[in-house]
Amino acid sequence: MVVLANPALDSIPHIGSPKHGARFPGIPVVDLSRPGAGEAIVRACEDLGFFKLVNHGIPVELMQRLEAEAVKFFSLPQVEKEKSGPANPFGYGNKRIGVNGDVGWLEYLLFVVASDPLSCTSMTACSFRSALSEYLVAVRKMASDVLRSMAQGLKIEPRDALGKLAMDEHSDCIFRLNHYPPCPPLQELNRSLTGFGEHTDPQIISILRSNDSSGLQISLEDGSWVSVPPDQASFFINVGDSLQVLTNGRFRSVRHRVAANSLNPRVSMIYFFGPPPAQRIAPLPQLMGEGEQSKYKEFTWGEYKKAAYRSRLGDNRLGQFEK
Ligand SMILES: C=C1C[C@]23C[C@@]1(O)CC[C@H]2[C@@]12CC[C@H](O)[C@@](C)(C(=O)O1)[C@H]2[C@@H]3C(=O)O
Ligand SMILES: O=C(O)CCC(=O)C(=O)O
Ligand SMILES: [Fe+2]
Repeated sequence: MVVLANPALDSIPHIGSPKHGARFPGIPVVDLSRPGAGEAIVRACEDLGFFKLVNHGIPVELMQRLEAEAVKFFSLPQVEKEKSGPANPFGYGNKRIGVNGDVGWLEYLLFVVASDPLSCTSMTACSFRSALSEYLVAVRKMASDVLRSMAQGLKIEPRDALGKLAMDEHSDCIFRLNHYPPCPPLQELNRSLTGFGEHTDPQIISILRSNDSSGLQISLEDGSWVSVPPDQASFFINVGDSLQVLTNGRFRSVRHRVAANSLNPRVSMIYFFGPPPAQRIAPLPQLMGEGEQSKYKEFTWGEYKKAAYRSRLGDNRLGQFEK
């Protein structure tokens, strides 16, 4: 990443300091190995749309191997990294997020999961390829367990009702590696800078793992922001817009953002589980009470994604689909 002189920091928006809501009890932690996991997942998705997952069965070494490969890539000379860009939307991106003018203090790699994820890059390292494919296989299996547990907590049959949307062979899944370099001038300036601006994820769920550097914040229902303490051995799960619709608004698509860190680099990896493009996104009939109406207009994932990619990061993308 090209380090900017101070004046250029002005092109990236500031971020306010998060305030812990007086009654905020902390980020819910779900132990996937416990019998009550399904109910705990449902509670967290209703309250915050966000939870931390422990005892998920994925060895931390696998996460660290991919993290080390990402660090290796982001340490390459700028000209080498640019060979995998610009992100349009896939490939290497530097400060620009999407194509509609959003910027943040980060660089990233964005891949399609199906077929060959690295085909949009100039990367040839076998070690990167093998760490990435092992990680994707493991997280996909874990996501399927989480969605099954969620269905059990929601008391819906079949238990793979959610999983089959995200795990279909035509599912539109993407993967992102974000690198937020330290930004030392922030210390002197005594201000906070946007790493990744506030937004909701459009997909069903997003599964995030980061190194031990802070920065991630989520928004509570009252609009206040709270910091998420990092934990490199755990995963953080976000409810996305599509899952909010599938549950007719019972689950909350969580607004989140990342603040740049003045001292430590943050590296995050996020697997976004989207449904197949032709999939209709509407409340699951199994979840609708008698006479309950959908709160949303009918749309397919392909239609939603098209609209999402025309929007700015912080827009309320579901707004135009609300009845
Ligand atoms: C500004 C944008 C970036 C984004 C596409 C969009 O037009 C609006 C949604 C953004 C988002 C947020 C979650 C994921 O990081 C992402 C890959 C996605 O699916 O939707 C990004 C998009 C992106 O970075 O291209
Ligand atoms: O990097 C992070 O921790 C979160 C990034 C994010 O929300 C995203 O890429 O959609
Ligand atoms: Fe996100």
